[in-house]
Amino acid sequence: MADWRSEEFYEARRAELEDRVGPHRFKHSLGVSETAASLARIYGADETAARVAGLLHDWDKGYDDPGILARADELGMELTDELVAMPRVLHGLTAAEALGREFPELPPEVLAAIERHTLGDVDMSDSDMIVYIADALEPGRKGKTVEKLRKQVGKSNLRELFLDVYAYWVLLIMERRHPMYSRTTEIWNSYMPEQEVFLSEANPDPIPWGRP
Ligand SMILES: Nc1ncnc2c1ncn2[C@@H]1O[C@H](COP(=O)(O)OP(=O)(O)O)[C@@H](O)[C@H]1O
Repeated sequence: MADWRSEEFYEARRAELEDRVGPHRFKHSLGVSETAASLARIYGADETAARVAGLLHDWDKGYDDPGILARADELGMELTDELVAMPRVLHGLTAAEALGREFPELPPEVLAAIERHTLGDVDMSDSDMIVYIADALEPGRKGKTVEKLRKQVGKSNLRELFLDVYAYWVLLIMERRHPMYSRTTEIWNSYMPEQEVFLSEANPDPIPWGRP
């Protein structure tokens, strides 16, 4: 089995990726790989795991909607009806499954970061957050918010930066009038500290927003 940390492994997967996705997506993947490695250096995480997961995160992005559903089916993945109706969010899930089978030397840390790069999850590890952030902030991504978020790298802690990027994506989905994955609220709430506003003592007025 090839050492997944070796340059040889990276170069071989890089060449395969170039055949799997278009030139734009390939460049994006290299950008995510470099950005993830740099974030890992800054935040003291595993740089090689971040670099490899960044390279491979869009491994299955070359499939169209029917193609990605067929891919999930071939892999024997059971999808909820909700996910079947959202084929654009599936490529990370199928990639993690397929890569884990094809390259059993890849550690769970790398596969989880690939799996979670689109929808996020509760209890994201440092590597998961790093790849999620790198996907949004790699040099090919443009826009005022992206520039603002880039300036926070190294200033905000990793969790705050992740939440800023997550919030940015959620807003974009709403602005674009795309459907929202139903677990998004659960995932967001799992990172929220207990909020004072919900914990304050009982309001003497049982209808706190005022009577008509
Ligand atoms: N919580 C969510 N609910 C629904 N769609 C989402 C959610 N998060 C991300 N998406 C969508 O999933 C698609 C793929 O995301 P991703 O792989 O991160 O993007 P990209 O293809 O730009 O790298 C995008 O269209 C994005 O808007």
